[in-house]
Amino acid sequence: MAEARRWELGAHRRLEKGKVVSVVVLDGWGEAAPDPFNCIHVADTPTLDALKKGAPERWRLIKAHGTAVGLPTDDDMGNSEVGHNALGAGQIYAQGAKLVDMALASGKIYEGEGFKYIQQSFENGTLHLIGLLSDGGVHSRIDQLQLLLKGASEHGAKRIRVHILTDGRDVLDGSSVKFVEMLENDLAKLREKGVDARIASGGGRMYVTMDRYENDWQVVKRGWDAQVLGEAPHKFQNALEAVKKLREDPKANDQYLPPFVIVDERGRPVGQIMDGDAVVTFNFRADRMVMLAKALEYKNFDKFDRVRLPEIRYAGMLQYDGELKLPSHFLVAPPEIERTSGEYLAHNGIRTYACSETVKFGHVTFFWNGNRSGYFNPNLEKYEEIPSDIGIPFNEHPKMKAVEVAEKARDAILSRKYDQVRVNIANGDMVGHTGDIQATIIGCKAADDAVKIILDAIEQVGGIFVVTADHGNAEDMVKRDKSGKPLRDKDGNVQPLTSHTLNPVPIAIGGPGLQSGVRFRSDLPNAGLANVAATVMNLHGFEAPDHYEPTLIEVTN
Ligand SMILES: O=C(O)[C@@H](CO)OP(=O)(O)O
Ligand SMILES: [Mn+2]
Ligand SMILES: [Mn+2]
Repeated sequence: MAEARRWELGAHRRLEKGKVVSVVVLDGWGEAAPDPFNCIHVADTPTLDALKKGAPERWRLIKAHGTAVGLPTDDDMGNSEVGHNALGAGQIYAQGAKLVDMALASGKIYEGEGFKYIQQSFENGTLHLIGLLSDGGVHSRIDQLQLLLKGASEHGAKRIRVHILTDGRDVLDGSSVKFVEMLENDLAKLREKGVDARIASGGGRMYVTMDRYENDWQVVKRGWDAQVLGEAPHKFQNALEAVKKLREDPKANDQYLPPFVIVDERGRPVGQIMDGDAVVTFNFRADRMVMLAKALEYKNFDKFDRVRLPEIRYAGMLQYDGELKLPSHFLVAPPEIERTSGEYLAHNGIRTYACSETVKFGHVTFFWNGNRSGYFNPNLEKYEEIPSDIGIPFNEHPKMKAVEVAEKARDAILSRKYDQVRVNIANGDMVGHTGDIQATIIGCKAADDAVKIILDAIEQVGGIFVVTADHGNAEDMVKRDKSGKPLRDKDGNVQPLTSHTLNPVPIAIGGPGLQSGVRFRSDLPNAGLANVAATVMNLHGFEAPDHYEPTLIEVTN
């Protein structure tokens, strides 16, 4: 029973305490067969290549997608949230996507406090639904939106406005058109039933609303202006036309579409958010909705001029931050990720330093700690953020801040003030999402350079390293047919794959502090990211708690 569990960890029978352990998470770094569209393979990555030579004793693959990380099915690609949750928590939890599926299927979503709360606005107000429109399943899913639209109308919503964010990151670029068509179809059906339902505004996810970790509040402001104030540089009478027209710009893509509002024949916005309305942000994933949640919920707010703060009833699909209790109303209770390795290690005196650049900062802190902000023990932990580049797509500067993050980690290791030094290196993922193959190759090389800096520091202090990844991305950059051949259009061009993948990820251990005889077990062929936490605890000299997924290592002599 959870209550009976103690925080104190037993000493490992064979492994010593007191080694510096560096945990490096390469974001978006999966394993796939050599291929011209495998940017990790094409890039010059001597450090990672050398680690692979340690197979099978000190290098292996682990699962990073689907049910291994708590997603609904094994067709679900991995992502940073569930990946870092699993890495940090050492246990597999049913994740937001699955919890929402279950609440919708059982109808319990409509009986919960959150829905009852927003329902009070249905009589006299509009229900606004804001979120990512695709079937990517990383932040949201269109089938969940469809069910929610139907359910809300059956439970009294008379006027509904959807504020869409086009994707092109978890799904192919250009698929926004198809998803808008699907949604328009559903809304038309609702209108036939007498519900006044329309799309009210939109924009590309990376340019409108879905910033994260407070990298650039202007992104949220653009969304606010369109969604709340009904103001945007582009105005259209319907969303399909909007998306098609805006995509005509040769530089346009779904991720970065400019904001637009839908207006009536007289040019008036059809769906501003007004006093008395209800708002639901229908993404289940937190990181890219928390900033909007703050703007919608906080009375005191100085990140941008909201101009008008409507008095609304607001609920998140989930509660996005359990520590901040944000938003205070939500439709589905989030997974309660408990007893994470960070919390255990803090109780056992381990001093931790975590670092990443802004765009991944919450990954090695908030997600790692089970969607919890802040420190477990401020005397033992230090989290440091390197500001990310702002306002450019990452293919324009594919090296990102990899070296800067690695140098921080190096200094933390050499300072001997920390037992664990944990970083996320973002390039494979962030540049991979742009679909730019040349840039991704440069990004992968930069990530390899960063790992070298960290491993050199570990060498100097006699420490141990664990190098792994949270899910695939850069190792497969092209849309393929069923047999795995790149799909080409009639002009012979391939369609870049901007999304994550279903591939496994590598994990390597080593360093002078790793006792001889430590090697990966051979009896866990299906191990996944959740097995890493117990492994890391062992490397710190502790036995892992028995409710954790088993350790990947054994000591043979
Ligand atoms: O950028 C993001 O939000 C996701 C993809 O939707 O990537 P990651 O899970 O790696 O953060
Ligand atoms: Mn990631
Ligand atoms: Mn990603």
